[in-house]
Amino acid sequence: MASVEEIAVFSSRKPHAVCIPFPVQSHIKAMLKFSKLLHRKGFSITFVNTEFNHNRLLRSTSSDHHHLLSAGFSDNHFRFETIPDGLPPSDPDSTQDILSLFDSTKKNFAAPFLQLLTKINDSAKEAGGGVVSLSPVTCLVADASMSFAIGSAAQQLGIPLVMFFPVAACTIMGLKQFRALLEKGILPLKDESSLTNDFLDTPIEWPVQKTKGVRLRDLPSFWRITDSDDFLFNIFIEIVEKASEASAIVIHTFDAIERDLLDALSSTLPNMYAIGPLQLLLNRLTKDPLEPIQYSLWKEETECLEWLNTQKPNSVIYVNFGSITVFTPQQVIEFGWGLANSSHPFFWVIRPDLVIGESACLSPEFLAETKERSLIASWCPQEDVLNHPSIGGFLTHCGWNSIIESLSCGVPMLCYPFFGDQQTNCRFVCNEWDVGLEIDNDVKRGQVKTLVKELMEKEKGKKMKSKAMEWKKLAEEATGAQGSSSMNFDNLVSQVLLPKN
Ligand SMILES: O=c1ccn([C@@H]2O[C@H](COP(=O)(O)OP(=O)(O)O[C@H]3O[C@H](CO)[C@@H](O)[C@H](O)[C@H]3O)[C@@H](O)[C@H]2O)c(=O)[nH]1
Repeated sequence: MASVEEIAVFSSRKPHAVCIPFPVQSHIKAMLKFSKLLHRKGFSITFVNTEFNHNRLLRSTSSDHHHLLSAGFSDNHFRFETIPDGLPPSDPDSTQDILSLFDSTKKNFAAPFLQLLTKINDSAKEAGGGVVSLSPVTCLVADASMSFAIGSAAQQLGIPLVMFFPVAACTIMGLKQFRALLEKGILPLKDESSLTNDFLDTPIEWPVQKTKGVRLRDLPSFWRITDSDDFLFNIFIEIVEKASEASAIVIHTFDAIERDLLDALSSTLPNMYAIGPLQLLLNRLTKDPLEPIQYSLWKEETECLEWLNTQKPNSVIYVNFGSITVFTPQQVIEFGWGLANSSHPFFWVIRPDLVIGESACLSPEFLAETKERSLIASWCPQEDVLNHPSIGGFLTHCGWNSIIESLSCGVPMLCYPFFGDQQTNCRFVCNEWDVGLEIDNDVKRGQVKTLVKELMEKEKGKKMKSKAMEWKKLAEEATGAQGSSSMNFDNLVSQVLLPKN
């Protein structure tokens, strides 16, 4: 419990946003960034983690900064609270099972979350009568994937709810096509044998003329169902349909890159704000007292930056498949030899839980062959890496955060989409934004080698690099003082989040 003195630090006049991410690494990182931006606009922030993830965040953060991650109130007006996730114990350093997380957030989060809000509001009341206190909660910012748990709480308290989508607009548009596929009888599939290349190449009716040509294979992978009651398929239909009930929708993107999609979405999601790239907005803040609050649930191995300092400009291929994707040992071996045979230096992040079954699948021959021009780590400060001048390309699984970070740094990509929105992001990276080349699902070392060389040496790669630099410039403009993302953020705050009285 906070002491009266601590409570007294909070000004009762501050608006108070409670922010809750979907409990996985990438969503926590994006929501933390968004919360820091709100904080700079004068909001008190309570950031809600699951106990499991908060323990991970504490373990990966230097103990010098633990006070910033506490539930205690401080001058910073930025505090953390935790709620249980309702899941059985699992490896404390691994991403939890995604299906179980969706199931549990739907079933188990609403009650403890509402209790937490009540506790905050009660302590605000108790400390009233002249004592300056933690202000009552004035708005909720919830990950769109948490809408089931949070929507009713916002209604009960009668406060605005912002639904935060840490994905691209193209993904939201993709999810919006699911119901039509059911209605047209394309889904559910008779069986998985329907998933042939010919079938996957079927073009779909895509509502945006400028980006037409989208095929079934490019939709977020949750459509690949044989049962119309499929849990995740229905969850995603509900998420996009429920979004229109929120006071506002925030999409982590920027107008210049997805303008047509955003225009098309705005007909059904009128209170929509494209705000991103979040890191570029944060870069504009000076003297940020929250800077030491970092985002990684694994400890970052910062020594990689020293290694990158020893490499030539634009020479290194950076390889990272995010926080959820898992590989078979064979896939790792094919990527490894493809990289080795390309003769380019590479920096490869292999999470401790990346490979199914065994961890040491890289052979002594491979390590001997590449030791002069490679570095392997388990987790890194990705944005510092992407910003490093030695990085020439990024081999990615196409998670949205990785894509928007790569675009912000002007780095072209090799794409190996795995599941979820990654197929959709890959389509847009390669076919619409012209900054990527796709690796076949059945990865082979020969193709990896060819595409690495294409990206790092050939004319096509040079064109992609210059296109990536154009997107970087547009992203910087969007986050400049008069840029679209900055204006959208200001409008969100003044039109939706600040209490009207
Ligand atoms: O060594 C690393 C590896 C990753 N990251 C960060 O972790 C995040 C990874 O996010 P993302 O690229 O989106 O990948 P996933 O972790 O796989 O994210 C999940 O969530 C995303 C947002 O919904 C989806 O787009 C993805 O498909 C889904 O797998 C990024 O911010 C990275 O900067 C690091 O800081 N260090």
